[in-house]
Amino acid sequence: METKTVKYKLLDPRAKAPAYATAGAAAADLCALLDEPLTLAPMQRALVPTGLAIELPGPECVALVYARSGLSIKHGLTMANGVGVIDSDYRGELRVPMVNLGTEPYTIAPGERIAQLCIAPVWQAAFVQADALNDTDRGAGGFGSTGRL
Ligand SMILES: O=c1ccn([C@H]2C[C@H](O)[C@@H](COP(=O)(O)OP(=O)(O)OP(=O)(O)O)O2)c(=O)[nH]1
Repeated sequence: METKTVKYKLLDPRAKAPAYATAGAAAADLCALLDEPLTLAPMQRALVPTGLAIELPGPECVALVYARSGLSIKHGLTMANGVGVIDSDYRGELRVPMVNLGTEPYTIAPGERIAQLCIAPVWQAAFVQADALNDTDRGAGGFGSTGRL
């Protein structure tokens, strides 16, 4: 397995280092850095700090922050931005925009695992303007055009 070295800094002594829960995990857990429990009412949003900053090795790497499926399916707690994109030149604190899409308030405990961090390869494209694009069988068909919706 190829690994990439990702430096991290704990911005607070209570912050937790990113950790893979199992040997085959694709993403490392991110934990909430909170002074006290944080209750989100239904549809309420909050930017939850982690106390963690990272240094990706270069622009060929991106860190993607994903929701935890258990929290979302059991409590409706998910990420307000869908997926967080951590740029390779970002050195600030990782923060998780959360939203409670459930019908009940949900209380995030200090130190609770709230999201997961996936390190992935990425390209910066050379965007080239063109008058015509290569044709394909699909063409402009999308949004259920293959009849599977
Ligand atoms: O869930 C997230 C998403 C982003 N970030 C940090 C890292 C990222 O590199 C930076 C900027 O994120 P993004 O580009 O998504 O934000 P923006 O709203 O487009 O602001 P900016 O103008 O700073 O790019 O914020 C997080 O900590 N958590």
